[in-house]
Amino acid sequence: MNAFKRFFLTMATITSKFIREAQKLPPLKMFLRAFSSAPQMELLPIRKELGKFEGGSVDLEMDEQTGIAVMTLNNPRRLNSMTGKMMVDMSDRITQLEQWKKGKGLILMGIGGNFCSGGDLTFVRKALHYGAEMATYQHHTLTRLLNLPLISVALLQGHTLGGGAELSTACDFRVMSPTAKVGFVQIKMGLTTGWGATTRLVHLLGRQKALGLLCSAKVLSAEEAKSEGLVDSVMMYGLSQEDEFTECKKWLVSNYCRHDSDLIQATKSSVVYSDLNRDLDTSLRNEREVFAQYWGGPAQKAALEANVKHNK
Ligand SMILES: C[C@@H](C(=O)O)C(=O)SCCNC(=O)CCNC(=O)[C@H](O)C(C)(C)COP(=O)(O)OP(=O)(O)OC[C@H]1O[C@@H](n2cnc3c(N)ncnc32)[C@H](O)[C@@H]1OP(=O)(O)O
Repeated sequence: MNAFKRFFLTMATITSKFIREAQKLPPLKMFLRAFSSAPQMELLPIRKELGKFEGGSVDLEMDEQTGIAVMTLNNPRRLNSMTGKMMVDMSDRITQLEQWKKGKGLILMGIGGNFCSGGDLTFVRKALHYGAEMATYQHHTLTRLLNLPLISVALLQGHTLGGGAELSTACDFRVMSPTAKVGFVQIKMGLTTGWGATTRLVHLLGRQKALGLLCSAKVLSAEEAKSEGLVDSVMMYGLSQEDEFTECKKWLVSNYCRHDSDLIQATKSSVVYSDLNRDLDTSLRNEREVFAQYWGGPAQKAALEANVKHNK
């Protein structure tokens, strides 16, 4: 056998071994689906109990044309603070979004110019025996929100306090109205975070900033929130609530949702997978698997044909 043939055979063996290895991996989407829905059964009794605390709703609009969904907290008389029923609603809306194949982005906002002023204190007062269960339910729901295969942004207008601030950290990004306020005021309410924000803040900002925000309970202006790194963009002054929504949507679409929904979902899912594992080998193996699905596919071929230049 000549050297060329030997080289060719060695490469073929390595390649087929790589493919066999790759085929043994659990499919990424199956893994994420299993993660997102596995403990649902255990949560059914909590869901039933929370559903009894009526008031407000969480609504969802999904635009098939643009691939952008808007999830709205709707309890305006109480500044969109969350009741038990709203927690159940939110979980159901997230189930809808988990199944949305054509989706690209999600805006989470409150109706009437406020994001969310935390737990609805009327509900909180009636549910004082139910903290551990509520936190379990909210952890599950907000982890699913964070892990949606969509690019999510919270639009912070008016008040974002306590549980509302926690909720905002379960989105990928935060855009804030210049006159809005945000604060992790739990410590002032005799609480630590119940909806997972400590974990997410440490991850997002590092332990020192997280500790500072949580222990000071400081209510931050938009500029302060931006300089802490909590907020990604502050809108210009003088816009109406509706115009702020339009600007937020433009920000999301022009920055992160211009490309194909399949690729956006694959990219977000890979980021989530990597984050869940925090294990370089597993993460890289997964990255290869996703990469291999697209290499040589129609999108790559179209880009090659279009002779895309990245300096224009
Ligand atoms: C569950 C826990 C957790 O993290 O686990 C938490 O969320 S701790 C954080 C819980 N959230 C809070 O503690 C916020 C408490 N609320 C406030 O600090 C204040 O309302 C502000 C949010 C600063 C807004 O003051 P502002 O003077 O602009 O309006 P306001 O006080 O007249 O509020 C308008 C109406 O909304 C109600 N309202 C506001 N926030 C509420 C809440 N979280 N639960 C139930 N009702 C609430 C007020 O009682 C009032 O109803 P009436 O017109 O009927 O009087």
